[in-house]
Amino acid sequence: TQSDIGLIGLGTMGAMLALNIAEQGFAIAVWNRTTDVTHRFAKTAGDLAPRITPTDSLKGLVAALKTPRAIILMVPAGQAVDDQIAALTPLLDDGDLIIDAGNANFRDTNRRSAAAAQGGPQFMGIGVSGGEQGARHGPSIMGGGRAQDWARLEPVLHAIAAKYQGTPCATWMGEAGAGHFVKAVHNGIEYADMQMIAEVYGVMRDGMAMPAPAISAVLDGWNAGPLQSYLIEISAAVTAVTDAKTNAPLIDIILDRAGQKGTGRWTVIEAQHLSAPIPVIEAAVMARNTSARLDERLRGQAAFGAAPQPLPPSTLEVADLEAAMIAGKILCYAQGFALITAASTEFGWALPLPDIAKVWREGCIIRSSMLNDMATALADDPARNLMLAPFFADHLKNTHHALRKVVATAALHGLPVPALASGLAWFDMMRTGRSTANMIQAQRDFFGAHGFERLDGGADHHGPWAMNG
Ligand SMILES: O=C(O)[C@H](O)[C@@H](O)[C@H](O)[C@H](O)COP(=O)(O)O
Repeated sequence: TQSDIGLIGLGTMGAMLALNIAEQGFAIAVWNRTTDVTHRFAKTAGDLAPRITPTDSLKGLVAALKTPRAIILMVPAGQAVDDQIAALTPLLDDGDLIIDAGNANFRDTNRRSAAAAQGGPQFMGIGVSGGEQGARHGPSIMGGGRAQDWARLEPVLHAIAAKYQGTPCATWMGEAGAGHFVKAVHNGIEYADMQMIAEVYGVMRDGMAMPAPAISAVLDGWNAGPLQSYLIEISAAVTAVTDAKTNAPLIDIILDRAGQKGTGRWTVIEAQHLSAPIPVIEAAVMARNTSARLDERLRGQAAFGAAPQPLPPSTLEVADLEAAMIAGKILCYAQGFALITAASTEFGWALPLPDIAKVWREGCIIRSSMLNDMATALADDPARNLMLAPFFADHLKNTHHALRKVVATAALHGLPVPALASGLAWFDMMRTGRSTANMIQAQRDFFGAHGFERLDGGADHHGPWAMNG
C-alpha cells in the first residue's frame, strides 16, 4: 500500500514527528540522506513499523506516496531546504506539496512560496514547536502557505498536534511565511521567558545565596500559580538534579555560555525593520551574545571586581521575584503580540492574534496557563495592546511595584537583570504621556534640520539654532 505522507530528515525532530504521524494512523514513507539512519529508524519503530516505509532514494520515496503527494522536510534551515526542493521538484507533479517544518526564516519561506507559485509542486512553511517530546506526542503547529494546502494537510496536522481541552493546537496563520514568522516570534518570546527565569535564578543564587535545590522548590511553587508554564516546570526540574560525577547540583556545573540558532536574532531584526519595540526579547538575545564572551567577562571581573553582591537579609522576598516575573511576562508578551500585529499589517497577513495565543496553550515551549487568559483578552479586542486588557492591566497594577523593587535592588547590588529591567523601562515609557523624545527631535533638527512638530500644531518646524549659523 502507498503511504499517505512522506518525511525527509530523520534527525531528532524528524524521527519523532514521523513516529507521531504513524501513531495517529497514517502510513508514512521516510527518507534520510544517510541511509543507515533510515533503516535504524525503521528497525526501532516497534509497533509502528508496519505504518512506516523506509526508502533508499528520493525516487523511492516519491514512488511510495499516494498522489497528490505531500512531503514534509525536517532538515536544518537554510541551504539544505533549497537543496531538497531542487532535488525533489523534478520528481514531483504540480499537485504535489512540499512542507518545510524546520525553523526557517520566514523571508526564505516567502521566497520559496513565490517560486512555487510559478509552477511545479506547491510549498508550505509550518512552524513546529515543542522540542523532541512535543514532536513525538503533540507539538504546536503554526501554518503558512495556501489555505487550500493547509486544508488538505489539516487532518494529519490536527491529529498529531497537542490538544488543549480537546482542541488541536495547529492553526493556519496565513500565506507564505506567515507560519514561520509566528514561530520565530514564539522563539523570541521563548528566549525572553528563559532569560527572565535565569535572571530571578541569579538573584536567588547570587543575591539571596540560595542553593539550587532551594531555588528548585521556589520554582516548583510558582508552577502552581499565575506563572504555571512548561519553562518554569523544567527550570524547577533542572535545578533539582544532582551531578553524579561531583555530587553537586548539575546546574552549578554547567558552563554559563548560552547557544543560539538564530530565531531570536531574526525576531529582533524584523522588529527593528517594523519599528516595533520588543526590548525584553532584545535583552534576552543580548544576554546570550554577552554570555558567549566568557573570556572578556572574566577580564571584566578582574578589572572591575565581580558585579553580583549578596543582598542584605530580607531586602527581597521570593514573592517579590514571582510578582516581578508576572509583570515581566505580561510586558514581554504584549510586545510580542504587538510585533505580530505590525508584521500582519506590513506583510498583508491577517494574523489571528487570539488563535495564536490559543495555538501556544499546549505543545510548544512557551505553553502556560497565562496564554489562555491572553487568548481571551485578545479575542475581546485584538487591536488593543495586551497590557491594556483589563485582566492584564490589573495584574500589572498589582505587580509593577515588585518589578521596580527587584530591578532597583538588583541594579544596586550588581545583579544583571537586563530583560526585567528593559521590561520595566518600557512599561514606564508606555505610561508616560509626555516623554523626552522632544529632546531627540530638537537635537535632530539642530544637527540635521530634520524638523519637528509643535505641541500647538504643525509639522516640519525648525528651530532658530544660532550655533548652526
Ligand atoms: O519551539 C521549539 O520547539 C524550540 O524553540 C525549537 O525550535 C528549538 O529548540 C529552538 O531552535 C531553540 O532555539 P535556540 O537554539 O536558538 O535556543
